[in-house]
Amino acid sequence: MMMDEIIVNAEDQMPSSDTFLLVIASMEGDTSLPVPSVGIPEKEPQTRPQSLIPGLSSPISSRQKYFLTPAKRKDAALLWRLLFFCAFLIFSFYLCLRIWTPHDQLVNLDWLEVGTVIESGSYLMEERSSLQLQQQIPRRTRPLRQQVTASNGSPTPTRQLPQAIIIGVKKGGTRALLEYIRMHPQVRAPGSEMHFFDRHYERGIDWYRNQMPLTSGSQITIEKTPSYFVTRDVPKRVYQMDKKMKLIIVVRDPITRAISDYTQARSKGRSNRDFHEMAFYSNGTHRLLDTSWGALRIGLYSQHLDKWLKYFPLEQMLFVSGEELIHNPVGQMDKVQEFLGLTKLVGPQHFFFDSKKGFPCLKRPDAQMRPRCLGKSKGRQHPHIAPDVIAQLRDFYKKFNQRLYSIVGKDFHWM
Ligand SMILES: Nc1ncnc2c1ncn2[C@@H]1O[C@H](COP(=O)(O)OS(=O)(=O)O)[C@@H](OP(=O)(O)O)[C@H]1O
Repeated sequence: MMMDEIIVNAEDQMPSSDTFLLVIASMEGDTSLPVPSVGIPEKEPQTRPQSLIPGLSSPISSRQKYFLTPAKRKDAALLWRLLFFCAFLIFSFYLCLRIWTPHDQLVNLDWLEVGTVIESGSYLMEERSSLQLQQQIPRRTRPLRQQVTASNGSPTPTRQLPQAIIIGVKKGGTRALLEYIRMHPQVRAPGSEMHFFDRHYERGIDWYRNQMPLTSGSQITIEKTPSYFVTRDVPKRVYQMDKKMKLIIVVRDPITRAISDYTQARSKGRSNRDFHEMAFYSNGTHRLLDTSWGALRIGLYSQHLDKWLKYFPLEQMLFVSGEELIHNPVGQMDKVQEFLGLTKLVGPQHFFFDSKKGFPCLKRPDAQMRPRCLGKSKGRQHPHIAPDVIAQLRDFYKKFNQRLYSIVGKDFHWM
């Protein structure tokens, strides 16, 4: 019988996929394909294929009938193994979550929360280190839970609006401060900047709350977005949300801050002009400062502060020295913890000075955890700025700095 006959025969008898496979296999000369029973006269069900395709003489088992070619069978087996392996991985991951997550966090741990658990890439590690820190709280001071002003007091983890915000200043050392305070077992913070009050305000307060990590019991939530300090509408918006909000401002010599800002812009390819070209313009006879340049304008701290003081009293603000944060992180952390009403648990044992980086880095309470320095974008090498440029900037900032000192009641020694 010829190929055409096979096709005609098969079509007469309700073609099946087996029939087509057979046809294709015949065309390709594949003799390994099991012969289908479709289209074979009932009286001699097992013999017909022998005459059709040489080499296919063995009777067709029901197993052969329904399964694919050996090559395809191999693929299918591989796929099954892969599926099984994935299922195993997912199950192991879930098991690890349940083992490593602190008990009080387990209450609400479902698959929807897994995304949150992974946020910032280090939730579990931080929770564990937090727990270890918590165990260091002397029994005497355990009622600490009541000391934290805005705790939700609930054993079930929930997302809370922040009770404190690091509002600035950009390039002041805000990331370092946030990472330091996050070592505290009672502090939770989102890893990235929220920009709610300046960029995403229209998304609403529920969106903002949903960005926050889960907090339980006595934990407080903190976020940091340094652009808040200099954005016009932000003080009012924060006030409308919570007039008791605690505000933390890391201030740094405005000249170093401007250079740091400029260095960042250059490293991101946002500027290819020299610092002095950005900072000055000429009116023909004199070199004047271009105060419309953001890098300089942000450093007018007292002016920005005035806008905040319209809504918040000074007592609700803490000014952290960016310089001291580098040279004496423990001293600054003492102040921050006191300001937040937290027991002083973040202390000298958590810091070491990394001479290669030139900045303090964090030691983890768990000896197995690697010490952690901030990333490469923090602590960049600054370009050399000519002394006359520095002198002119110094002169410019002098009165603004003095005003800041008198408002805050602290000399930051920038002059
Ligand atoms: N421990 C530690 N490690 C690294 N860097 C440290 C640290 N403490 C403070 N700083 C200083 O922080 C500067 C960056 O400030 P910010 O984190 O506020 O920058 S940003 O506004 O979030 O971009 C950064 O500025 P640059 O030195 O210009 O990179 C640092 O000087």
